[in-house]
Amino acid sequence: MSSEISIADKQMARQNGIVQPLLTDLYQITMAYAYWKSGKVNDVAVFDLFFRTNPFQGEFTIFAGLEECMKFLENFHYSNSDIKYLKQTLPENIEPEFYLYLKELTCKDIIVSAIEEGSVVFPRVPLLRVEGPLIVAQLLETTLLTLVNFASLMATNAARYRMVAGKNVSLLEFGLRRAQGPDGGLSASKYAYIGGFDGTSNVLAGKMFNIPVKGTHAHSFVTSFSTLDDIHRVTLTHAQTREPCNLLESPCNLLESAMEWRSRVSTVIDVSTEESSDGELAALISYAIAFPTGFLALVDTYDVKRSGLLNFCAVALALNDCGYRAVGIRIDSGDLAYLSVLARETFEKVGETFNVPWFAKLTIVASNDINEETILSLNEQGHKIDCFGIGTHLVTCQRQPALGCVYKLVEINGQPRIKLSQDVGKVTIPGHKEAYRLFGADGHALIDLLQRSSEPAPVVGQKVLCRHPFQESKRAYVIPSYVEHLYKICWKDGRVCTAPKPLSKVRERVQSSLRTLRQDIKRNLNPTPYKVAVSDDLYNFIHDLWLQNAPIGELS
Ligand SMILES: Nc1ncnc2c1ncn2[C@@H]1O[C@H](COP(=O)(O)OP(=O)(O)OP(=O)(O)O)[C@@H](O)[C@H]1O
Ligand SMILES: O=P(O)(O)OC[C@H]1O[C@H](OP(=O)(O)OP(=O)(O)O)[C@H](O)[C@@H]1O
Ligand SMILES: O=C(O)c1cccnc1
Ligand SMILES: [Mg+2]
Repeated sequence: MSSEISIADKQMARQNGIVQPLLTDLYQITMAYAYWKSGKVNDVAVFDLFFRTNPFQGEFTIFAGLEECMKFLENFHYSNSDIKYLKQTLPENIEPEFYLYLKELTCKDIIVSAIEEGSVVFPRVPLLRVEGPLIVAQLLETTLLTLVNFASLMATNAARYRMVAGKNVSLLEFGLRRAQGPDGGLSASKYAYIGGFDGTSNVLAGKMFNIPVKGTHAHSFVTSFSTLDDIHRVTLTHAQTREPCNLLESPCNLLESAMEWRSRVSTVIDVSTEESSDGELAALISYAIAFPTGFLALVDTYDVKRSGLLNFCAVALALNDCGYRAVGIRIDSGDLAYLSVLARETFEKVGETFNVPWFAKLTIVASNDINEETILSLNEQGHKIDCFGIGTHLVTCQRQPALGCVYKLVEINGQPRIKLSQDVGKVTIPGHKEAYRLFGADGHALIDLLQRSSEPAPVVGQKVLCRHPFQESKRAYVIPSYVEHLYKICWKDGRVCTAPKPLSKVRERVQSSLRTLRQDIKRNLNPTPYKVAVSDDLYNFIHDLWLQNAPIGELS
């Protein structure tokens, strides 16, 4: 049994099992056959993976998913059952040698260069450059896109929540139940953490990715208790002495103690004990007995003001008498600004009256359909929330459900390729390119510059002409104080070239990379676009190729 578990654990640590070569679109495999039939087995291609517009009406994106891409390349091979399935599924006329060819395919001749995972990235700058045999590079398209698109969208969404919440508020991801299926839920938990969340309620994500798991309890726990008679156990051992509390002179058992405290607190906060729910009190006592060191109670089941806060304070003070500090409350409905302020005032007053100073600092968690706008609005109104639990809007990326990353051929056998479009924004930037980020003297990123790989890199202190890729008149000279070459080779000779970083490091990278962006680029409303440019050489290269490839129309 234990060896079975360890094998399962290892597989999990490697990669979610559904990421495999058949997790692709059929057309990749039919194209592979057609390439193979037309003698393109030795063709060498360069593909760029990039997006065209930042999500959420913002002006930045966080790049994520790279480590999963590397694991995919490592494991890439068609199993016997994959080949068997393809034989049954593809047309009968497919030559059997093609399946022998597929069976031998690996990514050993592929080279992947990429921007560091967790970096801020911008439209049109390739996140990944994939070079190698055309057929293999083509077969990777859909899977690489599915690994990068949602990961980057989620990490960006989470980073935006972190920005509006500020660094002093804790953010928990509660989205599994509302996510786009099990895999969407797992990915959401992972990339929410990278983007700046502090933990997740998703236990499997905690196990697989070593993310802190956190949580409170549901309304059902409260509503499952009707009266005080539903309490099964009432005693606790004292936190320090480990003696049963009911042997100490004060307090007695948690029920008696909480009942007494309820009467005392009710006069202080001017709420009648008659109005508060006994079922709720029974639930909170039972929860406190189960988790005396982690007592965080949901207080909105019946009425936050008239029942939940009073019952919570009563149980927390009873716990205090047993040497335990309660953690706090969660509010999941109603006006979260008003109720959080009310809760904080209540805790301050109760703490002061009964000389329990830490009471004023109890944690207030808020949840219930929270999104960026809600947090901004709560900030404006003034609130006393220490922690947001966020599910639906975060994990479904409700405000924008997809990032439009694409994978385009930019070179074949050393020849540049361009994809033309009526929509200029969709014209691809041809050729094998490098990307540089140029920084100003104050440490802020000024511009991302794409160049042909044959060009020398920009040099600190030397003027570079940066051009808009499609608008001739938009140009600027930039004298960089620092130049960052954005690509590192991360896959070559069948191996990952850079050691994978722990998620916590990628998470730190997100914040340090965001700090290099000017505030106006990050602001929520109408942010300033960050500039992405091409060198003069690349500009001329694009436009020459464009002219060569655009047919000349005839008017009659
Ligand atoms: N002070 C506030 N300012 C802005 N938005 C708020 C504030 N308080 C709560 N909200 C948001 O308003 C919405 C309230 O939703 P809704 O009316 O469905 O909840 P409710 O009636 O309070 O709770 P429930 O239906 O779960 O009992 C939620 O999205 C919540 O996050
Ligand atoms: O609101 P979200 O951002 O999605 O966060 C997760 C929600 O999940 C739970 O609700 P539950 O499933 O108990 O249902 P409810 O919302 O109807 O209370 C919890 O109480 C939160 O409200
Ligand atoms: O732990 C919680 O409070 C929680 C977890 C998932 C969804 N809603 C709340
Ligand atoms: Mg809810």
